Amino acid sequence: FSTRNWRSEDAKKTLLEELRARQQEILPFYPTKDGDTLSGTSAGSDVDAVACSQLARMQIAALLGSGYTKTVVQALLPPGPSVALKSVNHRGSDMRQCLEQFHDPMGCHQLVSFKLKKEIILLQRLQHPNIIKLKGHCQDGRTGRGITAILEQGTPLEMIQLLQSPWEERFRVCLGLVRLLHYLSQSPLGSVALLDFQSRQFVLVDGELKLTDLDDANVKEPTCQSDSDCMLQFPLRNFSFHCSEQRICEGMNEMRNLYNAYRYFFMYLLPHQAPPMLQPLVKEIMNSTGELKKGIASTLEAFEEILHIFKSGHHLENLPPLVIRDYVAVRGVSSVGSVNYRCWPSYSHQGCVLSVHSVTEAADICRSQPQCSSFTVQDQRTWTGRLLASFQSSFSHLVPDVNSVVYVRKMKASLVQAL
Ligand SMILES: Nc1ncnc2c1ncn2[C@@H]1O[C@H](COP(=O)(O)OP(=O)(O)OP(=O)(O)O)[C@@H](O)[C@H]1O
Repeated sequence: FSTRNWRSEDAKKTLLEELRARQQEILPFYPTKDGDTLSGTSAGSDVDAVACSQLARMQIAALLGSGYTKTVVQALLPPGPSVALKSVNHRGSDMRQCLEQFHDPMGCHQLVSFKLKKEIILLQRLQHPNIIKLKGHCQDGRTGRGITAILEQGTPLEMIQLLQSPWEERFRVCLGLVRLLHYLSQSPLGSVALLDFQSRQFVLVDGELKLTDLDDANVKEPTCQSDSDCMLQFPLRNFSFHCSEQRICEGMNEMRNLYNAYRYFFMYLLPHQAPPMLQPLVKEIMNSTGELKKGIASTLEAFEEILHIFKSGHHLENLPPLVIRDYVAVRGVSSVGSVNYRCWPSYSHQGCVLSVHSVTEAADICRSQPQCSSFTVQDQRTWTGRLLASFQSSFSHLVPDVNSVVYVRKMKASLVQAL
């Protein structure tokens, strides 16, 4: 470390102690015994891997986000997809606080870098579809400065935007989170708790939730002397756990994650506009997670059951089967350009685009909307395999399209023949 800026021997000692503590903290995550420094690598034989030598040729295109510790930028490396580069945020609170205390830029850089190192190691050890993919990492070996993680790029998870999206997409985010928490509860490193659990720790990649901020992950269950040490405290609720013979608060990491998932995600995203027949199952999940009556394994089962029913369309068995008789199918055309009306929450801001299990469900929706006189079933599908249907109030602009079918309400159908 630079000795230039040492204000006192005490400060020097404290910073050294801090550095050692951070080093100790990450040592257990290394797969091998020699938990030395991270050397620059790409992600093994992975086809998505990006080598450090490619870093210099990358073009920084945009700032994707920054937090207390790290900054993330978008980097272009044609012809491949753009990637996210994560490095130490020199203007972040972590760095500022360290500089105020120790006045040593290089020492502070090293100290803050440990958080990114920890994250890189955890990303190497914890691999799951709902954890951001590490494509490579680089470090200037000479100085130990300039550590960079090369990650798949996502978009920040905007809660307000999600609240306005269809239930199917909101359910997807919650399901992804539950699958992730189930994995973390029995990960190769043990049960992992996410201490900082807010929407900004996650990004979306093609609609799928992915954890990107792992520096506050805790891989050890809390230790205890008695049950009274095993209290999970939240602003509005407390939960107590058992102190095991091994003197650990058993299952507390898992339950901490689950309750956080309930209060930051399920509460806002899950119940609102759930399909009527699925509401009792959703309510059960809300009750069991809000009261921590069940663990993550049972919660995952409940989510997968909802997914299964939703995909199979079993929740629509009460639909009037003959409702489709009120419509005439006009094949090979699309009503793009017809007068659309808006509905909420729609897959398109321009009109009323909803996902449906079948043409019968689309017909039932059209029947329930006074403005609807026709609907077009496209060949596009959502992540669950449901069809996208676009609902219109007029069908005056039919254009040839082999991939779609327009269904026109019968009382209006005679007009179509005239077109
Ligand atoms: N792979 C990624 N793709 C796109 N944006 C990302 C990616 N990873 C992180 N971000 C954005 O960058 C921000 C900062 O990243 P990160 O959360 O890792 O930093 P941090 O300093 O630990 O943040 P915090 O202060 O919230 O703990 C995130 O909130 C997120 O919006």
